[in-house]
Amino acid sequence: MDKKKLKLYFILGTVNVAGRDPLVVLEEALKGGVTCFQLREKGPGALEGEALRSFAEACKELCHRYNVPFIVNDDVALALEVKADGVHIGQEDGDISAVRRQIGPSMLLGVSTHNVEEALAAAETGADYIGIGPIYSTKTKTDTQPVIGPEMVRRVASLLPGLPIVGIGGLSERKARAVIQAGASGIAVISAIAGQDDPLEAARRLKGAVRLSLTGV
Ligand SMILES: Nc1nc(C(F)(F)F)ncc1COP(=O)(O)OP(=O)(O)O
Ligand SMILES: [Mg+2]
Repeated sequence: MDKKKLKLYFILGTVNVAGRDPLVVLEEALKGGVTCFQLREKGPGALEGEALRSFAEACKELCHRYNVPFIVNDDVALALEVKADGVHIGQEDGDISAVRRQIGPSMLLGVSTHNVEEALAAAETGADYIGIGPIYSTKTKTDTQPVIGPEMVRRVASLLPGLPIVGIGGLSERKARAVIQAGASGIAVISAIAGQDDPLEAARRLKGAVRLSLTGV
């Protein structure tokens, strides 16, 4: 996977937009410069069935209008059904090599990791990128592993220099630098964009913070 596509990885589900139109929030984020998008539809009131499928299609169409990869979280069947650009799975979402067999070699496969062992296993089974987190505490995902801080990114990046890494968990404009300097190619956020009054401006500022950190300024 092109590491540049991980600079600002926006993750969204209909439960994260506080009553706003999720497609409007997504387009604002795309205009603000997000470089990758993940549909993460879960929690009370999450879309299902035909409503979920057509929402996923609409998100994919929007992402492709901005030349941004469209990734589906957890739901491999949905990812295949809507011909997503990739799928993202966690440690509890099934066997990584089985998912790779299901999606084939060309679809992107992202894997959540929390320690070096999980990162090595993900790399060995052909993950195109890994998420490492939660870097900081987050209110968005209630069932996270303990907070691990940017240090884990540094350890994994030094062991697997060729594997694209994105940090996730409680990240913001102020907290982006440490993760990038530790070796991540970018940051993944939900509430830092979806929870803001102006998602476009929030995405623009986050992108700027990541860019500055990547140039080592
Ligand atoms: N969704 C995610 N996306 C990323 C990404 F790398 F894309 F930033 N990293 C980590 C997660 C967390 O994934 P998971 O552990 O399966 O929990 P959930 O399915 O609740 O998100
Ligand atoms: Mg998952």
